[in-house]
Amino acid sequence: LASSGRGSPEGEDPSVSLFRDYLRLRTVHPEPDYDAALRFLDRIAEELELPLKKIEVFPGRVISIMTWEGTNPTLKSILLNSHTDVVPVYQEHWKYDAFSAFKDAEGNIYARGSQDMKCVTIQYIQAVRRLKARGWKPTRTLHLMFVPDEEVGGYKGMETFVKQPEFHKLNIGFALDEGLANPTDAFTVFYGERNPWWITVHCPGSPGHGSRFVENTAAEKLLHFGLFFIITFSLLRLNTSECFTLGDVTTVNMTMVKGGVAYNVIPAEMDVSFDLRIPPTVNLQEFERQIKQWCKEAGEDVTYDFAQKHMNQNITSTDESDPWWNAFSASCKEMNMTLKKEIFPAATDSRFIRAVGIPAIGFSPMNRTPILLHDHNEYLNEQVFLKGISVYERIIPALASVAALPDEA
Ligand SMILES: CSCC[C@H](NC(C)=O)C(=O)O
Ligand SMILES: [Zn+2]
Ligand SMILES: [Zn+2]
Repeated sequence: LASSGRGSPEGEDPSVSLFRDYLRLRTVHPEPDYDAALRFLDRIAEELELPLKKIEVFPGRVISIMTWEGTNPTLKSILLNSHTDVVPVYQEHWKYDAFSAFKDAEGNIYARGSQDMKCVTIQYIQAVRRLKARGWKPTRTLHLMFVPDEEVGGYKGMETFVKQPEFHKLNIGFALDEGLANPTDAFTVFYGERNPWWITVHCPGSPGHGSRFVENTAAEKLLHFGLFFIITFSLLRLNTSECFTLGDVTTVNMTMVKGGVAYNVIPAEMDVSFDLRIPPTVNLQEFERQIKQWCKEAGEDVTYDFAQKHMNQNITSTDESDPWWNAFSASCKEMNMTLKKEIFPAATDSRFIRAVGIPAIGFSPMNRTPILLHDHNEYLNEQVFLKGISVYERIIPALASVAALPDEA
């Protein structure tokens, strides 16, 4: 199983060495070294003898697609998606250099991206390498897609690409993308996501001297709106029963407050921003009407605007009769894996895939692992990582062998 071409530390599985090589690339925001990732992928494509297509969606923002053509390329294809960027680190809070991929005595590999989601990228690659090595051939075409900028909202990546003809030409029938670790023996799979709404409420008000009683101040309006928002959703949260997961409920957090110039000057405007996450079961039009109403009650001149307002609420079928889900879940069952179906609490590129009508499952095969994405000391155990390759080695053939669907006949 030749993999990295750079040699492995003695006794180390070459897949683990390749993973650690990839973790050392500094594809970290705010200035990700995407060229390093592209060079790495070029080398992999050469090793796997698969064509690698590159599409520059924005200057310096390239999507690469490695394609393994199926024996029946007219059938819809399978997308194995992963993003190449990672979020920044507070190095002073890490036990080891976050880009050294240090492996401790237990086999825990510490690095930014070890869970989110460089593990999945390498697991796809190594599963494909093994399948090729044993002479297996896919019926449906497989596309391994590597996208930039997921961590900053996906605008210069997947969001734009799904609207381009090059994406449609891929003729994707089903997609896999990232999920989250699960600390128990089970694996979590995500069939939908909460919609992110990032909203700023602008509160103009009467200015004046800080020593006086002034009516209709900006702060008064800000607090009025903020309290309604927070109390409503805090109370809701208190009333939720244990069986709900984070993906099932709406959350609201006040994340930014702006305004004011001096202690003794009542400001003429204050802005307050919120991060809302809304499950796919909520009526979004009604939700916005409620926001509008609270703004009005806070003051006639209070307005709001959105920095993010995702409206699509498509979810992916996890019905046993669905051929994609059936192939995915049956192969997991064969490996005695327990799956927990959930709505993803945050936002990934899956939302853009589902929004164009393609079913997508968020899945990162990491059980018995604490959820450490975006956290200090993000790590993944090498055994869990290696097990994930075997998992994809079963899932990929199952998906690529889904029989022709009625609309493909
Ligand atoms: C709304 S774009 C930002 C995307 C980001 N994704 C993750 C996984 O953290 C988030 O949910 O905040
Ligand atoms: Zn991610
Ligand atoms: Zn992330």
